[in-house]
Amino acid sequence: MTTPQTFSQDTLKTLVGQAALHYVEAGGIVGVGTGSTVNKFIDALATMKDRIQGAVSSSEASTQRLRSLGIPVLDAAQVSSLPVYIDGADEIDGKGYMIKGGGAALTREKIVAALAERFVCIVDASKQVQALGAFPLPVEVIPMAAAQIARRFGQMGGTAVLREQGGQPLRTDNGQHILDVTGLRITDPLAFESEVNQWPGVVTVGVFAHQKASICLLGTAQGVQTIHY
Ligand SMILES: O=C[C@H](O)[C@H](O)[C@H](O)COP(=O)(O)O
Repeated sequence: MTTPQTFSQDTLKTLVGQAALHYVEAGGIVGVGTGSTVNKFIDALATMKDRIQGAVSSSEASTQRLRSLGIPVLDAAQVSSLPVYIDGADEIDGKGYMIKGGGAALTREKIVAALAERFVCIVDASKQVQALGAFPLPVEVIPMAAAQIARRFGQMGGTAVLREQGGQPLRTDNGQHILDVTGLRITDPLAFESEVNQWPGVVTVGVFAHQKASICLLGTAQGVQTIHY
């Protein structure tokens, strides 16, 4: 019997970040997400920077980290498809549906993920859930629509709060605002994503069901588990 080891959450992030290198094609371009787990992947990617063409990035923060490590960053508009997109998540369920956007990068993440043939999600085991919705759902909105959209979530039984940074409404890389919505029961992620996407002023909803994970690299006490969906 294998005795489970005690890994810190930070170590689990490092392990899944390193494991994701396996999915990066030599000579290719890789889609890169955003967040503390992806930062571990970017650090690992630097070890093979001479064997890839470069990366398409999902945020200013990831772009800065990639460039600081000497990894070329290509514009998403220059790329028609990517073999793989590697990103973290705030929650992932048993079908590979996710909540994302805790780091406010959800819109560009969805855009880059949509270019990719495969979405490899890298998370520690704390992100694995039975059903989405315990994590406050991030929704990027056009500022003038924020109050209207918050009322719509209220009608669904949710509570939407405008995300702040330094006492001011947070501005995303796209110059928009984020609502964080609690109290939702997301029983049908595909239908929920489609519905909220249609509301005027919604830029991106942080449910990733249409761009779900193909593979999850899950950091656990037993090591990295690979889950295919
Ligand atoms: O906007 C941020 C992203 O969706 C992140 O991938 C997500 O919040 C997970 O981040 P972390 O790896 O820091 O938990």
